[in-house]
Amino acid sequence: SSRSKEQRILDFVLKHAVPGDPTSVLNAIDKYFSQQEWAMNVGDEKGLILDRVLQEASPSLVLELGTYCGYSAVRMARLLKQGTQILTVEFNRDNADIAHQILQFAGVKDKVQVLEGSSEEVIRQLQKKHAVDTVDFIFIDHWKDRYLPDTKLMEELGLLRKGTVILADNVIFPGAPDYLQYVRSSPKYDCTYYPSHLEYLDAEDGLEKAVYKG
Ligand SMILES: O=C(NC/C=C/[C@H]1O[C@@H](Sc2ccncc2)[C@H](O)[C@@H]1O)c1cc([N+](=O)[O-])cc(O)c1O
Ligand SMILES: [Mg+2]
Repeated sequence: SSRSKEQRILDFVLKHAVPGDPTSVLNAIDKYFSQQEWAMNVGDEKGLILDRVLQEASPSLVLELGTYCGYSAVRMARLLKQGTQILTVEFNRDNADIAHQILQFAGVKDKVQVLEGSSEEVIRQLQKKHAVDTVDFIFIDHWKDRYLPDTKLMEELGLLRKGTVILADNVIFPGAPDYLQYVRSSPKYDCTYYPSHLEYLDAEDGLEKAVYKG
C-alpha cells in the first residue's frame, strides 16, 4: 500500500536528520515541507514565537493538544530542562505512532509522553490518571472547533493556575474565532497576539497567548 504523507515525513527524517539531535529533526521536517509537500506543522516562523513564549514561561509541565507528527513536541522538548514533562494528546493512532518514532529518533522521548485519545477524554483523566495538579503551559494546535470547549473544560476542572500560559496556533487561519473572542473578552485572561504567517506559505496567521489570572 502507498505510504501516507506522515510516513513519508518519518522516512525523510530518518534519512536526513541526525539521531539524538532534535534541531536536525526540525530542520529536516521544515526542509521536507518547503521542498516536497505542505503539511500542518507549526513550522519555523511560528515555531520561533513558540520558542520565545515557552522559554519566557519556563514551565515544569506542558500540555499539547494535537501532536500530529511531533514537530512542536520536539521543538518544545529541545528547549526544556531535564525533569520537565510534556504531555501531548493525539487522537489518530497512525499519527501517534509516527510521532512516537520521531520523538524517539530526536532523543527527547524521556521528556515527552504521547497520550492517545481525544483531548476531551484525556483532559478529564489528567488529575486522576496522570497525577496532574495544574498545568504551566498549554500549546493548542488540534481541531479548531475544540479550542474553546477544551479551554473551558480545563478551567472547570481547575487545571489552570495563576500565570498558566495558553498559546494557540492558527487563530487567524484556519481560525478559531469563538476561542479568540472568548479569551480576549474574558476578565480571566491577559491576551497577546503574535502575528505571523501560515507555515511555509504567505497567508497571514498568528498565535494568541492567553495568560490565566487565577
Ligand atoms: O487543521 C489543522 N490542525 C488540526 C490538527 C489536528 C491534529 O490533532 C489531531 S485531532 C485531535 C487531537 C486531540 N484531541 C482531539 C482531536 C489530528 O489527528 C491531527 O494530528 C491545521 C490546519 C492548517 N491549515 O493551514 O489548514 C494549519 C495548521 O497549522 C493546522 O494546525
Ligand atoms: Mg497548527
